[in-house]
Amino acid sequence: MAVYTQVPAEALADFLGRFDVGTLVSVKGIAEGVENSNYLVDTTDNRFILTLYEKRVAEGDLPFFMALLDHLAARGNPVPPAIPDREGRLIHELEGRPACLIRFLPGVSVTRPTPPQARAAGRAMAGMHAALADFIGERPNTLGYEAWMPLFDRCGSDLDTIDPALRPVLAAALEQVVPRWPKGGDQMVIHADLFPDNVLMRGDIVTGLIDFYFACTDLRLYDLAIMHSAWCFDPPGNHYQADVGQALIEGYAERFPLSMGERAILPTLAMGACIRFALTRAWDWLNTPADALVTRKDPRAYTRRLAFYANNGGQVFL
Ligand SMILES: Nc1ncnc2c1ncn2[C@@H]1O[C@H](COP(=O)(O)OP(=O)(O)OP(=O)(O)O)[C@@H](O)[C@H]1O
Ligand SMILES: N[C@@H](CCO)C(=O)O
Repeated sequence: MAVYTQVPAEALADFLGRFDVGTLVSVKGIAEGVENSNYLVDTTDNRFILTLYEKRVAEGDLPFFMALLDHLAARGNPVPPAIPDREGRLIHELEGRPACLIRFLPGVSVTRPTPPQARAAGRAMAGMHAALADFIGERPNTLGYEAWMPLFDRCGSDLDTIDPALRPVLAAALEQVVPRWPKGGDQMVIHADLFPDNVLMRGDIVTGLIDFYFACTDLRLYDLAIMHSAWCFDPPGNHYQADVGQALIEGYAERFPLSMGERAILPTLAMGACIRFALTRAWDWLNTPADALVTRKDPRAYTRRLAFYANNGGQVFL
């Protein structure tokens, strides 16, 4: 998360007055993340996360996200539902932005996952997929494979200001991956951003799955490919951690065994994940407001992963 919209203490105290959550004790902006504005809020009763939805989250999608969190929480998944106000409303407006008060979950996100942590996280994703089998909501993936080329074009030659190698590398990958993207397949609602920073853990136990604001209808295995690309490399993307990768896949496959056909498409899906995150990181790099409390993420960490999957994808998922 990040802080793009400042919330004065008086406005927050008024806002909390709509809920049965006690009164404001303290509030702190959370610097992690890049998408929405987030605050850690302590009241006389409890601790909460206050999220103000920014740029990429459409207000009209919020009911879908809230229904998704309720569905998962009701089936025992460790996700944080939004807190209703006294009139039962979940979605509010604060400082001109859509806003929700969200249950705080314990745990910390790991930056260098160990194999046992990756195994537990793979299991947690499988548990989430199993629980979503009967979820009836749908949301198209606005950052799916059809959106990549237009986003690449919108970044245009500005990409060269980040690194002159970015444009040719991404152009070649788009040409390779987009025509091969599997059409149809096992589609369902997926998380689509289950990075280590969106999984809270205590030791090797998963205590929270958070940040569902990219959740969408897409290939189930694309969710696993996104997770693999995010969990199984050192943060700069220079080194693949084979033991972490193996544990992640095994943890997931306990519930959803992978067929040979599925293993064969995973390299393409993983390359697609790398294109998606390299492009959105590049776009954000070029368009982040100078005054936002946010740490920009390097798109090249994803072109390095892309090169790895292009060269080794076949072996990694066998
Ligand atoms: N429900 C929660 N309980 C506890 N901590 C939370 C909760 N939601 C968010 N956080 C904390 O806030 C941080 C940022 O949250 P989050 O990843 O949702 O932000 P974002 O801007 O959407 O980020 P991203 O760049 O991953 O899309 C998390 O790393 C976590 O520490
Ligand atoms: N998890 C993403 C941010 C959300 O698009 C990244 O690290 O680039």
